[in-house]
Amino acid sequence: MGFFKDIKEKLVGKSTKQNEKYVAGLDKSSSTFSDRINELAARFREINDEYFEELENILIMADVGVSMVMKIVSEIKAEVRIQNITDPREINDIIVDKMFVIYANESVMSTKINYAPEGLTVILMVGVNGAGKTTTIGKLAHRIVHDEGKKVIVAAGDTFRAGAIDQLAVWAERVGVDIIKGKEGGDPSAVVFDALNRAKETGADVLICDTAGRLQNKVNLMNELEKMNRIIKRVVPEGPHETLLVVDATTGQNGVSQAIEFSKITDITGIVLTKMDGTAKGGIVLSIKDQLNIPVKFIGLGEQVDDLQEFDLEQYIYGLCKGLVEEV
Ligand SMILES: Nc1nc2c(ncn2[C@@H]2O[C@H](COP(=O)(O)OP(=O)(O)OP(=O)(O)O)[C@@H](O)[C@H]2O)c(=O)[nH]1
Repeated sequence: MGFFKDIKEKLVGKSTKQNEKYVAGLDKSSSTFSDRINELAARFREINDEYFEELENILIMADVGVSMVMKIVSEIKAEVRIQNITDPREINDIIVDKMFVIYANESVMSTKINYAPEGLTVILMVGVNGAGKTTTIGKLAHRIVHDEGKKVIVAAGDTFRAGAIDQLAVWAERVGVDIIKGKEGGDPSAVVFDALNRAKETGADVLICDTAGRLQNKVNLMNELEKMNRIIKRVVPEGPHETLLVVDATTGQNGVSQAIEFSKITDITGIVLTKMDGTAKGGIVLSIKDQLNIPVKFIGLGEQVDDLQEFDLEQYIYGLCKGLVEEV
């Protein structure tokens, strides 16, 4: 089996900072998921229909999403038949392999930020309140400044939620970037317009714009995002280069439904899954891929400034299935 062996060779026992973040951040998901599968293997003498039903339940409980679970399990069944495996203890590598192959093979998706080839890159951040948008903007600004050496400005475009502007200002100070803000209750597009001009004047490379997350009021949200898009295009015709949707991973299938709603309102180019460290149901990444086919570009694995990591499929599957990989 290709992938399973590959990640074992690549990642087991090798410690990089990113690897450690993934392993620590996905620990809750991994122990629950791997324990359940290992416990299942211990209960069944041989693989049969009942075994597969329970395997389906474990995957569904991990928030993989029903249709993705059906695909994965039917591929596992086929592989088990081909290899003539009857002992459940020998199935772990096939489970890991199929999860990876189905995710990776359906289409290759870039997880990199789509930077403008030259001039200003504009990133719009959307998502419901509480998803962790403000924190994510802070962490993302930090990444872009420190890892890529770019000059970043943030725009406090969430003028709706009380406290959002001040909270973003605290983050801006912490990571050492300029912030453009207006008054609470003011016009978010005006803030973005000022920020675009400031970014141009000061030769900034990246502008990250916060937005309000009123999904309850779809018409308002749609109008607001349309207006923001128009204003951005007036100053930077190819912008926004990214519209990143922030989703709280702990909300599971609700988060997936939210993502579907947002993708009807505006073009989402990537997803940031926050609080992955706080959930035991890390399978949400697979569910998003299946139901939206939008790339997960970053995942939040903790509250520290460097806990926002680029999404890496190998590290993710390894982090999630660590207990299975190491068992063998
Ligand atoms: N453990 C953990 N906590 C996170 C992560 N991302 C955000 N948080 C926390 O989630 C809480 C909410 O995040 P905020 O950025 O403040 O989000 P908010 O202000 O409620 O709402 P919005 O900015 O509108 O999304 C904060 O306590 C963050 O520290 C993460 O990846 N892991």
